[in-house]
Amino acid sequence: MKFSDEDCPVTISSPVISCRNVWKIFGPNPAQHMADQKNGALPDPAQRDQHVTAVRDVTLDIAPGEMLVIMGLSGSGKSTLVRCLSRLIRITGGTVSVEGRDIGTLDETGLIELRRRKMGMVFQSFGLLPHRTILDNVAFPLEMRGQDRRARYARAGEMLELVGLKGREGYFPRELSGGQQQRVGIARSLVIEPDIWFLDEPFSALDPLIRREMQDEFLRLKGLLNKTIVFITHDFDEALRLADRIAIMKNGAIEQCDTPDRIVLHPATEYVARFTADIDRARVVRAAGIARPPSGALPDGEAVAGTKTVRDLGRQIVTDTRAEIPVAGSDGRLLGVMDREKALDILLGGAT
Ligand SMILES: Nc1ncnc2c1ncn2[C@@H]1O[C@H](COP(=O)(O)OP(=O)(O)OP(=O)(O)O)[C@@H](O)[C@H]1O
Repeated sequence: MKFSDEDCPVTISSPVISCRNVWKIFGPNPAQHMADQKNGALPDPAQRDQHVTAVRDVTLDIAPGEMLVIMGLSGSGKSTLVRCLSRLIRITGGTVSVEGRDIGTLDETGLIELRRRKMGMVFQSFGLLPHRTILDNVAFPLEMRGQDRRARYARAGEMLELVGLKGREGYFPRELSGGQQQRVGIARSLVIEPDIWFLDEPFSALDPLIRREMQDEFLRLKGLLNKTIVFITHDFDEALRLADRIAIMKNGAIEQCDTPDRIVLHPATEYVARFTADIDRARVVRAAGIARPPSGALPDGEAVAGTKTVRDLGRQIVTDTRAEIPVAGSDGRLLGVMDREKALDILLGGAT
């Protein structure tokens, strides 16, 4: 019997963003400081104290349409990495390519084009212009692009409708709640139809209920728009709800970049294991993630959907009498079987 390899990590053949050995060092002599670190030379303490290695030798590919979530403690380099990917800052070493083009070689015009046409950004602070209506705020990037008034208002109106703010076009930012203001920020970043969308803790200033609502809204938009998304968050629940892959950073380096399933089941380092220790694995691990070939004949009876989490399947895992439960992929093909004991362990919070 041939089993599908749906649960294997993706290899990305034509990434939208590709970074190779990217470094970003702040300080008076970053190139020298990078060379010292690469050579294993210990910089003298005075030089070391003057420099911060915010991004350390990061190599990463991001697939078209992928949602990559970046996590890590405060100061681990998440925002700096995103700034390197969008060339908001110049990198100290390595290359960042967008659709195969090294963005380090772009001149000023090329850079402006890249930011105005290809990349959208949303930050934690909404950054709305207080004296402009929200329609004007959303239309602003198109004004910068020189688009005529009628066309830009029409487009901005569509974006406001998309984020559920139709009817509020004439309001000023101060007349909206935090969640609504962030919706305006999202509409403004989408108005230029970016292929790549960077979001740096966009919901962290919102209270938990609104935050949840914004995540739902975001998932809806993600489904509609099919963009490549890089999203920073401190919140594991948020990451698990949104991510195709999660990159965990420590001291500027990526410790592990993997699917949520694999991050919790196969942490690559001690640090990742500790970082993810409090996560309820049953909510993360999907049947496909623990499917393996059957030990003997394929068990009779219905298969469970590989996309369901162990938590979703909780009742069945407890009551099913089969030692191995067949698991099917989204196309109906058999992925393998789920060991019921192992699934029970995950469900009850046992070691995995
Ligand atoms: N312009 C700068 N000049 C000097 N150091 C900087 C600069 N920007 C960032 N850093 C330093 O680089 C390191 C990484 O910062 P960064 O903001 O990327 O971390 P982060 O993971 O996004 O943190 P947070 O979660 O708190 O936003 C930190 O030590 C920070 O102080």
